[in-house]
Amino acid sequence: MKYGQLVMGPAGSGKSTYCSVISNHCQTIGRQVRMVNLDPAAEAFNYPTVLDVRELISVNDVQEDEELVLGPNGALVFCMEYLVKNLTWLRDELDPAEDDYFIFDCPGQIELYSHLPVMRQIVDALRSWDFNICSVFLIDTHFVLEAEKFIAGALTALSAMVAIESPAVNVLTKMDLLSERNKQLVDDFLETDTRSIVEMGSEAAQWNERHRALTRTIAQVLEDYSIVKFIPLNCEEEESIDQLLLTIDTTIQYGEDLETKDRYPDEMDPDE
Ligand SMILES: Nc1nc2c(ncn2[C@@H]2O[C@H](COP(=O)(O)OP(=O)(O)OP(=O)(O)O)[C@@H](O)[C@H]2O)c(=O)[nH]1
Repeated sequence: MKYGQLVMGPAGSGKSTYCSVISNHCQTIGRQVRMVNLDPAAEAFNYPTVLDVRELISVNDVQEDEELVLGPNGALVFCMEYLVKNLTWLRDELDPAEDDYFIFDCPGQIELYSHLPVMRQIVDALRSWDFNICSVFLIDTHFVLEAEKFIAGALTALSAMVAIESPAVNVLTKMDLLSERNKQLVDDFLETDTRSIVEMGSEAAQWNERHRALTRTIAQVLEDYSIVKFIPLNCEEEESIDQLLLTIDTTIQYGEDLETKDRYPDEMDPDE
């Protein structure tokens, strides 16, 4: 098998920063990951790539095309659809070998993860090339600091999970920026069942009966199926990065057939 993380999430949620953090972390522990930029609108990022979709097509190219007359959003969708029409380019350029591990930095347009089919088509193609794929869906923690926003964040992640239909790890980013009080609040949310979170929000904000009933029902569904879990990520803490990477590795079954020395080279006794 080959392995891959597709790093998704709304604009500004921290996808490129996450890729850079994981790339640095893996370099430090001597683990090989291959970084791929799949964002045709990317302007700058801070990690070395083995492949960049802008070599095929970029939003700038499309916007400069006088026949197309597309704005930034339309141009991005055009680029992703063009990529899907040229998936053989992606396969040939990736040229994946057995046990290779890729991290794909994806664009931030949320419609790519809800109703447009392109991300799903890319996932399906990767699967057909023997990739074990996991969506790593990032949400800025600042957007889930109240009960109803937390539920909305869970629904956003859920809509991506339904649309993409791949194993998913949902991540709360920018934890390092939170005050102690807000860190505690996020910890409380993560440890509490979704229904109780709704009750907390309902009391604090005095929701009307209709709103309360709707949110309770949504919370009950999330709770009953236990479908959306979040993992907090503090990029300043190695332990937090390690923990997340381990969860993702387990999700895509990476390392089950690898020797420990290949997966955690730094953990090995040099005399062994
Ligand atoms: N302190 C801190 N800042 C972060 C973190 N993640 C992202 N940021 C900042 O948030 C902003 C957006 O981060 P990006 O990594 O560019 O987000 P993105 O999701 O790739 O954005 P798009 O490509 O526009 O979709 C930048 O200013 C980052 O420096 C984090 O974990 N901690």
